[in-house]
Amino acid sequence: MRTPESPKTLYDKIFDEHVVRMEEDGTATLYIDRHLVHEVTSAQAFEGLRMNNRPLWRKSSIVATADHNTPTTGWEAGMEGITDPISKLQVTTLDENIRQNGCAAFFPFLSRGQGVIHVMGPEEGATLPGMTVVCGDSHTSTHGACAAIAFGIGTSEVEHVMATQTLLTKKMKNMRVHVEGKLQPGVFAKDLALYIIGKIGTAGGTGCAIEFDGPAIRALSMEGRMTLCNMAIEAGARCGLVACDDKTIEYMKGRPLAPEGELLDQAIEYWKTLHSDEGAKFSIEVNLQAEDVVPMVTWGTSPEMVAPITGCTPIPEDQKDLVKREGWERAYQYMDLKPGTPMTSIAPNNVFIGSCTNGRIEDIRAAAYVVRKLGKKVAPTVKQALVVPGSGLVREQAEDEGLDKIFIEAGFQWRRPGCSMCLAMNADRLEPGDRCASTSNRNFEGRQGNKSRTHLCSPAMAAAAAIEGHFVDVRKLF
Ligand SMILES: CC(C)[C@H](C(=O)O)[C@@H](O)C(=O)O
Ligand code: SF4
Repeated sequence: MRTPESPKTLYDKIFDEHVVRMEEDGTATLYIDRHLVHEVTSAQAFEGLRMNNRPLWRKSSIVATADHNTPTTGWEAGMEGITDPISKLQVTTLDENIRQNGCAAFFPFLSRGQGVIHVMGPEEGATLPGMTVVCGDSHTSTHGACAAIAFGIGTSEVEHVMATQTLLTKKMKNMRVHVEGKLQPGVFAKDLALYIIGKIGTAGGTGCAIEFDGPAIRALSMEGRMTLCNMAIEAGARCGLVACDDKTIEYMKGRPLAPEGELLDQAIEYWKTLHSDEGAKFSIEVNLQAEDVVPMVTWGTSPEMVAPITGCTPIPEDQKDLVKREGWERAYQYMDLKPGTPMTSIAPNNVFIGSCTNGRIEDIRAAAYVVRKLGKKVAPTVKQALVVPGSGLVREQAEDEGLDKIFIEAGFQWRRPGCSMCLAMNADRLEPGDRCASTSNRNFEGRQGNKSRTHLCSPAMAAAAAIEGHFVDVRKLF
């Protein structure tokens, strides 16, 4: 006789639907619906298939683009515009591998739809609610905003998925971050993400899938939810999730890879079940109030080294955990900052608006709004201020809205899509000693270039820092 099923979390629901086989020790053979591929972590996997004479198990699961190594200027020069030979090899190798093996959709370097894989994926409807989504990239967590299980995998796992369409994995623990209330004007999903990491630490979500819920999450746009899930990985989790609601369903409709007609109706019936059941058990629960969140900026070399714009950098002596205190001291040295410094007095000489965290249309709009509102040019102390749309389609949309002009007139550089200055893997990088207001997600030593210093923040905050030459409380602008 069937016993009634106990309430399930969203993560458990999707996971259980995809188990092909479960071992006694809890190792699952998990079916993978969508495999996102970029040029950095796929070459070896394709090579492995070739050596073993194995075809792709299901080429229609693959959606690919080149993003990390592609330049954001000089596209007129074509492939020759990639000056670094290793970068160029990675990009041309991806082209060749996709040509030989096939896929559902490919957005190569120089094509209209190219973009950072985690911006382009949802935009194309490659990620749909209820899917299992993997990519050889840690920020695959982003796609959990679409009520999907999405996580990053290593290169050998990339090959395993290509060859078998499955992955050997164990279930993660369930964690819930519940946010009551409403974010104040001028406070964004990025601030909430940094606030959460500030609270729980970069190891707070270790071994977990974090579901974000509550009124403040429901109120976020799909873009905002993606920003939040993107940074779940910086909180130690492997994936972030948000339940499906009307916004999710509306977002999916009409996307190139989304179902249509009767299939869409059937899909929507299923998508509506993609939420945690009443009474579902979570191993860890965190409860927060959205009104407590103010604009946040990191001061150190880890996303948890973060402070509210209304505050100062912390005093190491107040840190009781000696390992953490040592980390702070080292960070102060690297960042060339002193304890007790008001956050508003930190003066970046570079600004980067973009990445898979904050390179979506809403982010570009928020930054443009700030630039227009302040009505001034980029501060003379700022060497360069880059605006890098997350995808070709975001760039087109922004241009249709005239946002590129606002930036260009104010002295920003309006670039082509790509990972750009998020990491020092292409031509966009900082010089030693540079200090950057960056809308990306990682701020460890050297992330944006040798001896570079990164301050993570929202697009509105980065835009304001570009104009004023230092961080400001952007709430007064909204
Ligand atoms: C290059 C890639 C493997 C890497 C990742 O996995 O996240 C990159 O995207 C990053 O953000 O550091
Ligand atoms: S934008 Fe940055 S974080 Fe995102 S995939 Fe590219 S390098 Fe990684």
